[in-house]
Amino acid sequence: MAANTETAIEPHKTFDTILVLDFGSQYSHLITRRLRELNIYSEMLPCTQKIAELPWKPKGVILSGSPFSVYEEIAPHVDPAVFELDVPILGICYGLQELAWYHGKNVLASEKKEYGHAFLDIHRHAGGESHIDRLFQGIADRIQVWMSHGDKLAKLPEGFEVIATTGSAPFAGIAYTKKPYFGIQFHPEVTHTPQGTQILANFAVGICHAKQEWSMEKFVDKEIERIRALVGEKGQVIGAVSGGVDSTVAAKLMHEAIGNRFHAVLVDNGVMRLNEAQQVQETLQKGLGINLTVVDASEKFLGRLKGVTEPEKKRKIIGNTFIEVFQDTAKEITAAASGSAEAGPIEWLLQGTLYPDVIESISFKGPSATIKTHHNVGGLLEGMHLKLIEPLRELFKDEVRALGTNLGIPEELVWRHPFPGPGLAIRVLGEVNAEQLRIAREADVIFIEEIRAAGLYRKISQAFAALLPVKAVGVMGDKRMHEQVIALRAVETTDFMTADWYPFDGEFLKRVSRRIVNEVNGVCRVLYDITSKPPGTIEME
Ligand SMILES: Nc1ncnc2c1ncn2[C@@H]1O[C@H](COP(=O)(O)OP(=O)(O)OP(=O)(O)O)[C@@H](O)[C@H]1O
Ligand SMILES: O=c1[nH]c(=O)c2[nH+]cn([C@@H]3O[C@H](COP(=O)(O)O)[C@@H](O)[C@H]3O)c2[nH]1
Ligand SMILES: NC(=O)CC[C@H](N)C(=O)O
Ligand SMILES: [Mg+2]
Repeated sequence: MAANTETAIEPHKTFDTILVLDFGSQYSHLITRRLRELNIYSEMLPCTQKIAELPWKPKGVILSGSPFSVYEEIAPHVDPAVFELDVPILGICYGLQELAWYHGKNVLASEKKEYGHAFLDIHRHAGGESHIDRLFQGIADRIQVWMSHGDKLAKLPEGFEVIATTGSAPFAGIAYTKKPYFGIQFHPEVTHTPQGTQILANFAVGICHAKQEWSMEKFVDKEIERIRALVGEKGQVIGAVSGGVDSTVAAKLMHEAIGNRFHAVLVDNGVMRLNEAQQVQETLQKGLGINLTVVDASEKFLGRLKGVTEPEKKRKIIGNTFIEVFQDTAKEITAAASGSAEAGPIEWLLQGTLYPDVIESISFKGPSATIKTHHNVGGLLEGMHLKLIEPLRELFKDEVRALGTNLGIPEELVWRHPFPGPGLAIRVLGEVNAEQLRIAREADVIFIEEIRAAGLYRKISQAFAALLPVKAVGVMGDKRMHEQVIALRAVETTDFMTADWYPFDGEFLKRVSRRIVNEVNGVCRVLYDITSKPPGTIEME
């Protein structure tokens, strides 16, 4: 890639940080989530991280679960230097086994595998005064936990004490008497362990003494300071914005940091929703004071989409045209903006990359899998020689929303459903043209209007109307009709990886269907998509 990535004072250098070392468990990132919910900053790194190469010092380290068994030849192991860091360590599941492996290698496959709920009995020592009891401080003597393991400790490692047991796991919790090292066989990070967050808090706050200072208010101040230091007094930044929450929050933050030295570009690709380009312009420019250039490239996009019906081809055309238009605009802005007394050349490109993208690219996939690099519009950079600035790269989506609220971005924008870059082109199935776009736009407005009126917008994660490339027969005013079909889609999801269709009541669907057929010329039928993801995807193309 042509770009350099940013460096400068990052959150782990300004906030007390708990390091999660990921051994490939599907729950590793949840440990980070739970700690952030406790206002403790946490970062996840792959278990292969060399401690000597870590440019900051964590307040504590958590070793995650893993699909591997510690005794396997190919099993990943933590850099032993972690034990020289002189900070508390908590091993979860594989992490516990890894602690035991380091302290005597007594781990083997169990005859009894343990998946699902179990009851954990807490063992207290010296009247609960010993340091080894701090992990379960304030927790009831018997709690419900969630297990998922097939290996066990053959015996207690030397210097350790048992701090918890279950019916089938005599070493469900262990602690080292000489140092604050703890291991638990169950998963505190999943919601099936109701007191799990309290246990993580006991570790991070009670044992590691991490300050609970991570909040979006504090993040804003530090991030603005960081951006200013990074960009310098004259540096300029350019960024693509869509009106979606991620790019808007990133743009607002940039604007707060460097004012008009930030240049936002919105590309009207002709497949946005009804009046969307104008609305976004109004919100960003007038409402939020962001320096925005709107490029109307709709003719170029629609010209290239003419006659194309293959979904992947549509996406490619839009993606490539987008890069072309963005680059041309960037050059124009650069030429116009560079070299003035107050502002230097444009050196930076803003991107709205979020933490899940980062996690996806760094999470430990095992020795055979190549580690993916994240997919955020890298193509924009080719030949542009811009450095990347990604102010949201440490944040989860709900944190981005909290940050947006904190920056004074209106509620309805902060809670906007995501809208895909290829826009209505992938919601008009088959060929995209002005007439098909009109139908899709008008139907979509009615559907979303009714969802809002019913107070369901925030409950639903994403909703839209799609236009099917077929005609059906109907009868309107005693006349035979042969017209098009609208498919409605509404889903509930937390991560957009899996999703369930939303169970509207019949009256609601009746109302939407009646309005669309009556108000949108060219439509004689309305269907509701009742396919979950998988096997369906959220978008229809
Ligand atoms: N029409 C557009 N004009 C300019 N940039 C765009 C446009 N559409 C997408 N982008 C860029 O592509 C990025 C990825 O889009 P994506 O939809 O994932 O994020 P978003 O629109 O910021 O937020 P959300 O996921 O809530 O829609 C955006 O952050 C923005 O930088
Ligand atoms: O910016 C985007 N560019 C795209 O090409 C794209 N395709 C799907 N999506 C959005 O991703 C989420 C999952 O969608 P799918 O289930 O259809 O894959 C949903 O939120 C989709 O709207 C896209 N967003
Ligand atoms: N969830 C885990 O970390 C499992 C660890 C190990 N693979 C076991 O089965 O015991
Ligand atoms: Mg979007």
